[in-house]
Amino acid sequence: MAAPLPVARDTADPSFADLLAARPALSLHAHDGLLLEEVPLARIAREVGTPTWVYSAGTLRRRYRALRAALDGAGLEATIHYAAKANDSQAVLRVLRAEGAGADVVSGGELRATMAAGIPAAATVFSGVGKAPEEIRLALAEGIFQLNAESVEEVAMISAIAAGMGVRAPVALRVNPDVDAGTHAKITTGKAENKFGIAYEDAHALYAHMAALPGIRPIGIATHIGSQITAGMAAYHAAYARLAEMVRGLRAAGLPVERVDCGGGLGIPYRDEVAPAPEALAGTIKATLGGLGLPVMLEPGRWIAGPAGVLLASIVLQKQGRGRRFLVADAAMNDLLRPSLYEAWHGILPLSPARHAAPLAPADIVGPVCESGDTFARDRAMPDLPPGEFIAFLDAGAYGAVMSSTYNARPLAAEVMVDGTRFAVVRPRQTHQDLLAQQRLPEWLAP
Ligand SMILES: Cc1ncc(COP(=O)(O)O)c(C=O)c1O
Ligand SMILES: N[C@@H](CCCC[NH3+])C(=O)O
Repeated sequence: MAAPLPVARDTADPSFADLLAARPALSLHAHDGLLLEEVPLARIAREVGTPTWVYSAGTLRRRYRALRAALDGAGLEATIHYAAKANDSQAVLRVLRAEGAGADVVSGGELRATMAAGIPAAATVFSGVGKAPEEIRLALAEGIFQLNAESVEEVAMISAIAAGMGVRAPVALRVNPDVDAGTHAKITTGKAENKFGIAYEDAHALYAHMAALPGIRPIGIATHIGSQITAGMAAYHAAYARLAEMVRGLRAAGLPVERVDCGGGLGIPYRDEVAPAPEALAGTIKATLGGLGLPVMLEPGRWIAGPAGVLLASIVLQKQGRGRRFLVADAAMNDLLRPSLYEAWHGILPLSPARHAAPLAPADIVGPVCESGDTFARDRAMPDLPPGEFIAFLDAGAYGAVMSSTYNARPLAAEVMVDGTRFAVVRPRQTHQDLLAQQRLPEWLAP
């Protein structure tokens, strides 16, 4: 494979070769083009159409096992509760279930999805700042492993519901440690100004209060300081050190603490970020919470699922504007929202090997939706890509399909799972008829 030609770039983006080298499940084949595991992505694009999400079972397994090995290697007694919000596809959940994953859910819908995939409620933690009474009831009826409560009001609600059901709810208190995880403002959660968790200063008193309530069995404390954390371990260290101090205080007051939930948030390199390895996280947990002799929990989402997915798209047309070249794809912000919502950077690779060796020039890669924000990348070094050419958006396995909408009456894209040499459509593309069929009209709006 010839290296892409050097071009004057407005940014120091990684080259196609760099992007490929950092993603072990992807490779470029001289004849078949870009492969995910052993399946040519162009074959999927041709047979299933575009836009289509494609997930790699092998990557999900490899990453789950790497995390498991890091925790075991640090000598931690730890359970992994995959954050289903990152990707709640039944296919993804089943691959992870087969690896032994528990779940972290934030809604009744996610709880039903993880249970349908075979992850028992008894291995599931239910987080979230506004669990509805029927969601709390569902979780308790199914025998949830842990409810993470976030406020005095919620604690009262859970206690009343549980007492009414004649049970004691296993509740961990989500503490807001007021640390800055250095992530995008829209996805940081552990600062005092964020809506999440109970203020550190108030947590001890609330925990003591929980122990006195009829419907609550206090089982521990939890935190989650943000998502896509790449700025090293300092924020994690500060947060977990505060949790450890709190556990000591609770124990000194004679209150029972069974476990500590360390949350998720471990970042991945989308562009050229240096993301901490799971060993670093395991080491930080060991250094801060290890001395307590308690089991710990982890709620990773992105780290497991992000690198396991790509979004396939076709070029609709190349449009030469005044001084700007636009590559208009058939995927849009309704499919992959992250660039529009967080100015997130995703690698974009042509599937054709010839395009990897072609001259590059800056282009804006956009979708067809009627919003200027429907822009995936600006001034990206891209080859000439005529209509019908396929591209892949990288690292789209987490917070991709789950954040899709049908804005502009665009049906939800198909989902495909690849495993070695085989692949299967695990969610067919929605049709225009599907969109219409979901609507109901009263008689007085009949034609
Ligand atoms: C409580 C909780 N746990 C886990 C996660 C998963 O985060 P991530 O995908 O960054 O690992 C989130 C999302 O930020 C969360 O809010
Ligand atoms: N959806 C966000 C992350 C939010 C994490 C959930 N609390 C993203 O795409 O990066």
